[in-house]
Amino acid sequence: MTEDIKKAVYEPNDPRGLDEPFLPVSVAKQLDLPGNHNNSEAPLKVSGRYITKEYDMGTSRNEKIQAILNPLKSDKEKFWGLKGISFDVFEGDVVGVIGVNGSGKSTLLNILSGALAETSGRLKIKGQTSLLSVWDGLRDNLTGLENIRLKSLMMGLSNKEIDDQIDDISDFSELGKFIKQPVKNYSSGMRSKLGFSIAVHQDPDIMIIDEALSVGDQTFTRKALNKMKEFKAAGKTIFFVSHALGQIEEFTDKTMWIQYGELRAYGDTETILQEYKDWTKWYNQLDDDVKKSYVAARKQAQNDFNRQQLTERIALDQHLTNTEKKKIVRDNAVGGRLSWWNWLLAFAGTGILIYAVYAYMYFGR
Ligand SMILES: Nc1ncnc2c1ncn2[C@@H]1O[C@H](COP(=O)(O)OP(=O)(O)OP(=O)(O)O)[C@@H](O)[C@H]1O
Repeated sequence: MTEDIKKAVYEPNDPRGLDEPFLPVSVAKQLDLPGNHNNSEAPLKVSGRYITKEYDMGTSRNEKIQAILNPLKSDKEKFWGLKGISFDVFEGDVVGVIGVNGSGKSTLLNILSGALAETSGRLKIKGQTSLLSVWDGLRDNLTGLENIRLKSLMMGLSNKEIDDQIDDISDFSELGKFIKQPVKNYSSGMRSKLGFSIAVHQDPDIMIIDEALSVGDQTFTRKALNKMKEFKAAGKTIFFVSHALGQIEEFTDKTMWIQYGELRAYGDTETILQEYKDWTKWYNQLDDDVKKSYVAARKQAQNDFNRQQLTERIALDQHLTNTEKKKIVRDNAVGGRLSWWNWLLAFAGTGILIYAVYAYMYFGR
């Protein structure tokens, strides 16, 4: 990127400027972002420190084999969907998650729900989470009713409990006769209705809602928002991803703004929405080629990101003890949650297995 474009894309009200795209927790605290403080003295429900997600971009067979043979040293192209996100969420918080397409919102929510493993970082969740996403969680070949049973069983409900509430779930979904049809025949709005109805009847501690309300019709969305308000009144913790800023404003108290794999801002919804709107306005007035360069530079930074950069940032964090820092850094260094011992055991186990197969083939007949 040339210096001219660099200057042009220097963002307004951004204390970090273009060359400091990462906001470590320590800086967030110095900036006094309200989302980092527990105003209500409520117990901590979800705590994330330097959560990363590294995606493999290589898809050729050679690249896959190389990665399996040498997982610590692969030349495969990487893409960091999350570059070390830190946040605290307290009981009863209703947290909106906003950001442009591809910024990492679904990645974060899938990690929170357990549907996706983080690459590294420290994540503590107190309670049972339930992910509601239009795009997964439902089995295409099963009918709506069968999906209700399956998901309820997976959540630990007994057959009696399922029988007691299956009609309520079905009624709430407003799917009528379609409830007996395979889900593969559903529109995205119908999937959303079914998924939402199942999730709200499971009464989870922590609800994670990923764009599920953006595809339904308006009357259902209103009904769903009212249901969520009941959850909010009951003190549940809710994460709510939406591109509909009106819904975020109406329903959430705090908002996380995720931008190209980073937590750009986290605080009270009113403040963060205003910052996001200011940024969007600023971005929209850029020339097309400057927009392209801006996005390309940030995507490139997601390609180029590495564990060393993360380690340097963790070292600067004044809010972690040395022991905590060491633990997070050690996890990063070996690629995710696996420690050196885990890797060693995995290799030893594989070696013994291969030896046993060979021994059987040559001596066992
Ligand atoms: N399995 C994958 N392999 C490689 N890259 C991926 C994978 N899943 C997501 N990504 C990339 O990670 C980034 C974050 O994706 P994610 O779906 O979390 O974004 P998002 O903020 O939810 O986007 P949207 O608003 O469009 O739903 C994107 O650039 C995406 O292309």
